[in-house]
Amino acid sequence: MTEKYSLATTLVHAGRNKRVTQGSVNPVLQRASSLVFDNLAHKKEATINRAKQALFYGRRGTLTHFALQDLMCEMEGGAGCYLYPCGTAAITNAILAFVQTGDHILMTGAAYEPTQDFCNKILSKMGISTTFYDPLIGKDIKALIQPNTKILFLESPSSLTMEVQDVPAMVKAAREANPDIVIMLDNTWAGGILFKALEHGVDISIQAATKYLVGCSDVMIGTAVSNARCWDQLRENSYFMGQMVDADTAYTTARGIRSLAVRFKQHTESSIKVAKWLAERPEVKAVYHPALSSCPGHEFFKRDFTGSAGLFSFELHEKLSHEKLAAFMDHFKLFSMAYSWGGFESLILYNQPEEIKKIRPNIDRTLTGTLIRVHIGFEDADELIADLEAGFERLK
Ligand SMILES: Cc1ncc(COP(=O)(O)O)c(CNNC(=O)CNC(=O)c2ccccc2[N+](=O)[O-])c1O
Repeated sequence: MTEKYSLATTLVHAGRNKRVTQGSVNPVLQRASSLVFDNLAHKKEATINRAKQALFYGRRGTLTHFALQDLMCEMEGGAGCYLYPCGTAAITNAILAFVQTGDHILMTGAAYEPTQDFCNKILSKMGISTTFYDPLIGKDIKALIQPNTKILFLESPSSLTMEVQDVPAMVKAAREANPDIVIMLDNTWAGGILFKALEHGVDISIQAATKYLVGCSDVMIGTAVSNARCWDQLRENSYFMGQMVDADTAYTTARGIRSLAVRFKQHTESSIKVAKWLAERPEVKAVYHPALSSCPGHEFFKRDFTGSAGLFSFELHEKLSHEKLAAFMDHFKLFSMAYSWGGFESLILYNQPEEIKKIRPNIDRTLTGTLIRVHIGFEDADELIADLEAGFERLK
């Protein structure tokens, strides 16, 4: 696509040029390790263009991968998109592409737990230091930038406690301190569309496409969409690390993205309805849904986001005993207890205050009650509310 269309039209038409579809509506499913060269001239041309969507070797991608990469770049406004076997691989390899021993990175202290583990257990072994910052630090991030700081990593909203970061202010402050710093954002909650990271000056927008892009909880994949400044380094370092996905995963992910905007409309409507109902419940101390004023950083959500996902959390007044937790969690009819989120189904998980504190020692906002995280899927919102109401009844 060359013209600049709306998001709705882009999600239907991007990544469907004749080369990748061969006349079908969807891209062809081209499974390959070997890709055959017609002659020496063809092999030479493919080698020269192996990083520019030439059919060269399975690890560089096939027409199916190119279709997804084009779709991602049009959707997020990037120069290139790298595909990884999961979101965690996208995060870790994006970071690894820009650091070496002796460097320092800034990481939000409310990041997804395995992201923090990577910093503490892998980067530290490589002599790369991490400062975990408060996600609501805003422009004061400038004071944490050291001469050897190579990356500012954001995740907004945060995992579990949902803080929305003031990305424009942080980007401005970081660039003033070090124009060459690489700014990355875990943009999974926004699906790359509810928050346009690259338009706000972020260099690399990362997603656990496992969640909303796939939308059916049956495929694991990660994406990193980069601007032109960082694309060559991200692509070649990720390739050196052997990062790739198979053609079937790429095909299924592109297929999921076609309905992304429509699905988000339903997630927005249902999750806000459920969140507003929870806010009125006597058992609930606070609801951390970015669209509600009770969520830290809500003002930035209102300013920078164009809609809401289905994932949010709420804190109870009470820290539930194990028995009460089991009584609450074990008998839902519509909510399932499972890791991950972003599919059509509704999910529920919990964390106790001490568990949250343990994984974010650098943040002084302390929870006192049990934190319940829900993903609101496409079930009827009133029936989801009735299921939650029955859960509260089990606590009496
Ligand atoms: C914001 C964000 N960013 C990246 C990833 C990783 O994606 P992947 O699962 O495709 O690797 C995720 C994965 N999300 N998964 C969950 O929230 C469910 N919990 C976990 O996966 C999990 C698993 C083991 C240990 C700790 C956690 N955790 O969430 O803290 C994410 O939420």
